[in-house]
Amino acid sequence: MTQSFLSSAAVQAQQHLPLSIQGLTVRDRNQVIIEDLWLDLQSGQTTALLGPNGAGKSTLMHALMGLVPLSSGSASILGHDITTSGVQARNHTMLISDSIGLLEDFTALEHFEYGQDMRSAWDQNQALEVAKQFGLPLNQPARRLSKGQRMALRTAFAFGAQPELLLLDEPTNGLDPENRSRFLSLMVDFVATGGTVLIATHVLSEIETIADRLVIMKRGTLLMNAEMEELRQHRNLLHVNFDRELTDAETTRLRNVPGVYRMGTRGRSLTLHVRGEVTLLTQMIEQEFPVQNIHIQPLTLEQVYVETMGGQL
Ligand SMILES: Nc1ncnc2c1ncn2[C@@H]1O[C@H](COP(=O)(O)OP(=O)(O)OP(=O)(O)O)[C@@H](O)[C@H]1O
Repeated sequence: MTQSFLSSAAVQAQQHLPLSIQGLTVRDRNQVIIEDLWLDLQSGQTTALLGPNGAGKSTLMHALMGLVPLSSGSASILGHDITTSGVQARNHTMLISDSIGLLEDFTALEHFEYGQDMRSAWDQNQALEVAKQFGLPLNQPARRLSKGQRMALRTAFAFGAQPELLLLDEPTNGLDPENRSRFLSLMVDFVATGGTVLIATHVLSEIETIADRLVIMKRGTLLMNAEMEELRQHRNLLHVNFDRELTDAETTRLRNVPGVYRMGTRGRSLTLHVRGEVTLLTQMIEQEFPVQNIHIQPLTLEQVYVETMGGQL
């Protein structure tokens, strides 16, 4: 009895996640573009979606918006299946991407009027406020807007629609540094009020401080899905200076310490890449080796990314 109650509660919780992706697969003829992808997003979080060109990030977002058919698997947005209840699912979702077309003869204001007709939950003040923040001309047809202004229009439109889930595909493309920073502040405020963001970007510095979760894709599959906090605490570089050069035996001993997965040496200095708890390891090194000083440095997002992709820094 208890068991069945718990499992139905778990199913209900799953159904109301802002986004739940289960085994999503997209094929184009014989080519697999996304393969068996599983991912849950939590409300009030920003998830960074990273991966090399052609990894499948845009295809994933297009699939979630119903622009690309799923070959198998499923996904739901706030409990609405994107295939069988697509309209309800996308009522809560907006995609900001330069792949999303504009009504080229319509001005920003006319786009907003269109939004008012299309969306029952449209918030005109919000659309106008975001447009104002970006300095967007309201009365020029979209075809006469610059690349950055077009992105600002998509952003203002997306916020007018009052989404609960924002899918962002390189959303700061074309924005100048000030508008880039405004865009990121908007994201932070959106998430702080319970919104959920999935952002694909190659600009790691943009998301280093705002992402709660990091997801890395390569060739259509997930390579990593981790909390940023966990990465910060559990992926560190230890820079150690010794009183003298270590012997080969000492170096080998350090290399084999549990948690150390890479090591670089230069004279009396050594850099250890450490996964997991770092305090006990530091104490052990201080006790057993002729240490002058140790400096602990969390891996940057770029270092985590490059390591995950199998590269060297
Ligand atoms: N319209 C399309 N028709 C056929 N294949 C496509 C189409 N769009 C993308 N692809 C293929 O799907 C794969 C994934 O492309 P996608 O654009 O999703 O990658 P991405 O991770 O967003 O890359 P980028 O970082 O360059 O934006 C690539 O192999 C690409 O060639």
